[in-house]
Amino acid sequence: MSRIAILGSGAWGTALAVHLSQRSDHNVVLWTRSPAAAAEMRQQRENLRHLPGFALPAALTITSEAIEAVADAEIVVSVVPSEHLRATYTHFAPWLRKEQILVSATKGIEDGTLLRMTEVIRQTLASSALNPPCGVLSGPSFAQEVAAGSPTALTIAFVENAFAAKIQREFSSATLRLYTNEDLVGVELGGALKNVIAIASGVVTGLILGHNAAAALITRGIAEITRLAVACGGRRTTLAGLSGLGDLVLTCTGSLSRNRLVGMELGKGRALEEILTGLDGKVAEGVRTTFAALDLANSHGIEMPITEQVAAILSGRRSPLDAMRELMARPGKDE
Ligand SMILES: NC(=O)C1=CN([C@@H]2O[C@H](COP(=O)(O)OP(=O)(O)OC[C@H]3O[C@@H](n4cnc5c(N)ncnc54)[C@H](O)[C@@H]3O)[C@@H](O)[C@H]2O)C=CC1
Ligand SMILES: O=C(CO)COP(=O)(O)O
Repeated sequence: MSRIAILGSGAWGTALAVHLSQRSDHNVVLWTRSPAAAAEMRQQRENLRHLPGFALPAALTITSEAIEAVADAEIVVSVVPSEHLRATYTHFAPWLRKEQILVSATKGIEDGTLLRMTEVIRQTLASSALNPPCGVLSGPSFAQEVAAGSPTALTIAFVENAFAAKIQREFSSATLRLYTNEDLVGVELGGALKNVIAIASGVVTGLILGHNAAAALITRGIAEITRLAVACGGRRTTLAGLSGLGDLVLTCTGSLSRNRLVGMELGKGRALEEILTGLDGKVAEGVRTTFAALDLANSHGIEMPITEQVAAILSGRRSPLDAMRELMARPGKDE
């Protein structure tokens, strides 16, 4: 019996918990910050706030106690929004052990430090002299579809392939297929940066600019995020995989994407604050990642024209239509 802890009960953490607790050889615990939310989920056997419509299997344990969540866990999966990742691991550090395998399923880049999520985890745990294996789970996966058992393929990356192979065995099912990878940089940056392009794709849709524009944006988007990932040490082939092109296509075209929704509403002329309020606590990571990605690109001397325009729209410096015109008016380039 493998004991797995999921830290974070948003849509994705809950969907992973639903999926993993369907395997009879797993004992899964879902941790949520708030005791009231834990009590409600235990009583209703449903996460009404973040993943309504999906029953939480009877075998799934729900807790708000850090010690109950991780004390006996062999695998710990963190799925909190990127802005809360450091605080979450600071909170959990006293109960974590160096033998545990950590998996990050958060998609983002930390503000200010510009660190990837596994780097934030390592840095946070270093002060407790903990250095457990830490990998990343990423790829095209709307939470609702994974919870519904729709076929999904993901990437699991660890520097040491043996850990990736273990998570591949533990997480795979008839509806979830995992591919291993050793390129943490490429997998993490692919998952984080696609959210920025998804916002731009939403803008194109909101402005009703047509299918040609949407295809151009996805294609030039993958070129741009690959440039940055490669400059940071990622592999080009990784960005052509599930946690690059795969997740980019899903998020740029799928109606379930929150990042695309933010872009669409911006394109229709709504104000960012109003859009984010309307998300009602659901995270659209691309908003923060846009500015972190630009800082990272500047530090590596990388040009990111789409990301620059998304930043200009988000900060209110340029209208969505002017931003798209600027992209078209750039000097001619080789492909
Ligand atoms: N929703 C999806 O389909 C997918 C989401 N992800 C990623 O998973 C991560 C989490 O997103 P979702 O599960 O969608 O969340 P969500 O948008 O459904 O819910 C937000 C979550 O943030 C939590 N939260 C709010 N304040 C917090 C704090 N101070 N400390 C800790 N947690 C706090 C809430 O309790 C809630 O669990 C993000 O990085 C997202 O990009 C990755 C793949 C799929
Ligand atoms: O990362 C995701 C799917 O792989 C979810 O995308 P959104 O955060 O835009 O909804």
